[in-house]
Amino acid sequence: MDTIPMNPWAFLKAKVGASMSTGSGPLYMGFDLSTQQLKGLCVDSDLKLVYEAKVDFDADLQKYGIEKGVLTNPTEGEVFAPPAMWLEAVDLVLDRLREEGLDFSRVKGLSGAGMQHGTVFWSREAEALLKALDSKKSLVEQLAPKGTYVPNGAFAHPMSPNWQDASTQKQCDLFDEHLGSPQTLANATGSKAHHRFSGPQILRYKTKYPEHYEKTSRISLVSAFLASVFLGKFAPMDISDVTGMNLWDVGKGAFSDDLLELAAGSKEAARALKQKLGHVPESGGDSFGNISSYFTSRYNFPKDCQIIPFTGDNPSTILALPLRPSDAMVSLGTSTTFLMSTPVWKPDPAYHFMNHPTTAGLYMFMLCYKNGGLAREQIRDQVPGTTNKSWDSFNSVALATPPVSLESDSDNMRLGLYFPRPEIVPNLHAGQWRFNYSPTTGKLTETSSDFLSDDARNIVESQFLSLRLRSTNLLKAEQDLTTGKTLPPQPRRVYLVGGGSANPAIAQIAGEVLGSVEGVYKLDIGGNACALGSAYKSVWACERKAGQTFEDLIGSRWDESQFVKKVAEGYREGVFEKYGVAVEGFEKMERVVLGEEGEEYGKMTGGVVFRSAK
Ligand SMILES: Nc1ncnc2c1ncn2[C@@H]1O[C@H](COP(=O)(O)OP(=O)(O)O)[C@@H](O)[C@H]1O
Ligand SMILES: O=C(CO)[C@@H](O)[C@H](O)COP(=O)(O)O
Repeated sequence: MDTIPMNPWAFLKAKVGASMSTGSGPLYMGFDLSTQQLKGLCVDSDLKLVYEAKVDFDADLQKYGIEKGVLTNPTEGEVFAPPAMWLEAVDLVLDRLREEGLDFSRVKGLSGAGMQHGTVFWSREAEALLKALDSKKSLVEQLAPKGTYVPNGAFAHPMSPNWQDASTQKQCDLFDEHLGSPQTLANATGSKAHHRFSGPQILRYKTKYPEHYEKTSRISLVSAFLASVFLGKFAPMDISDVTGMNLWDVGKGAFSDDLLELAAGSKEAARALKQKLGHVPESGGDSFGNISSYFTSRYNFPKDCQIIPFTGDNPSTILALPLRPSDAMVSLGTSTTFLMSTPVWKPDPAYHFMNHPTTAGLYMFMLCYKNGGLAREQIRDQVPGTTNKSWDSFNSVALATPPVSLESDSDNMRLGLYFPRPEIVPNLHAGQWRFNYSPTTGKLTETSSDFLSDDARNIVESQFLSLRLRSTNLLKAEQDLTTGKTLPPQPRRVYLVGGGSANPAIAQIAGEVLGSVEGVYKLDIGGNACALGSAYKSVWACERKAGQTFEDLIGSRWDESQFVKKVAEGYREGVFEKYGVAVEGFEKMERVVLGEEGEEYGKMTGGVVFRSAK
């Protein structure tokens, strides 16, 4: 296990230093515009990481008044961020890459990812401004000259609703009802209605800011926003990211006229909205064209550097390795997301199905939790001995605590829900709950939710128990590689990515709860799977032979021994089964909490079908 360096970026610089100043072959860039950072990196044709830099919004751009990358309006459940800040981050991250020694003239292709569901509202002047950028001035001073206070420059609205926003319950109810039920909406679009999805967000924006909506010439997802900046004109939305909107009919491969009408208010307004959303190309790999002259003049990118479709952060993450249908990825970023690539289209209101970003006929299965990294940090900071945001005390306590705090078989399991922010899975307001669960009688007893050091282990278990509960239906029985014995349904491998993947205690608990026949792995090629996935997409788009799939090209250049590292064991007989019993208690606990909160059951569970209604 690597020790975690004080400054992982300095570590990385040292690690890749040898290849940084040498070489003249083509390079490919990937970006990740996520909640808290903009990361940019470069790989060569052999998929090796050669340069990497990041801008941390809280540390570098505090002047925007953000905390953990966002602004909030708690009375209305709003969470949003200023696109002006992201523009400033683009120039900053490129400056940092140049300081690292990157010769931009070698960059032949560039792609990226944006946090999913966020929408950017461009003004009528936007495209002209994008086309006329002066390389001697910064992006922000040209596109948002008056900062973030009023609609100005390229923006009809100064803020972009963030994926953590919870202000659209009313709009979600309308979306869930519009095609009949949450299930019919999921059948059409891959998901039931979600607060953060662009359809409900656009409906609310149009109602709350009618004048801004009127002035909006184009609505981009965050990914297409970033692509537009590099392209110097509006870039289309991506075929995978568009399935995170509650507006795209996956079967028809087109925007749903019914849902556009709901979001826009009338048939005529729906036609106008469709124009604002733009055309969505079928392929995720066909270049949008050459990079804007702003970047050729200011950074010396070659004129023919290709802009490859930018996608969502989660679709991009699954491109960071040749993921098999039986493998699972868990992204431990600000959000926790569970991702699988699958040929089976099996939509359900309990989770998301999205188009695969590169390969027609494949889909991405996803679960997404709002209470991921920040909820774990909150517990970490209460663990005695924690200083300077170090995870050491948290990890020692987590590993010293037995699974679900069960000291003996006659004891009670300690289960909890840790939601400092309103949660998506299940749809529940912020709160903390703790229960004792008797595995022998099946009885649940609520206990105090005051902090106990057991919470260090229990919060990680809680997050992984929820993933296990909701992903079991997609998994199949596996064979033990050494004994040939048939094992219960579980992933073949679990890959951990995102900031939390550096944590060995979390990796161990992930393996214990989720199982996995081959064990738990993390990418050993740098901190950012999402930006890496985008860089690999650029390599594929620019270097593929006619008809060559992403999986084929990346699989043929993939160096397993250098790129991934086993970080924990997976399936352990006895422990996995113990967590199987805990899943039953966890399922009951959610029902109790959702019931007690007095909301209509189906709505509060997000339509989750609990398999064993005990
Ligand atoms: N060693 C660690 N152990 C656990 N969590 C960590 C560790 N290092 C970073 N993190 C978590 O990673 C999160 C950031 O992950 P990252 O993938 O960079 O976020 P995002 O893409 O959402 O901006 C932080 O909220 C932090 O809690
Ligand atoms: O809403 C989702 C996915 O549905 C989130 O995963 C966002 O896409 C942001 O992710 P991170 O900032 O945690 O990377």
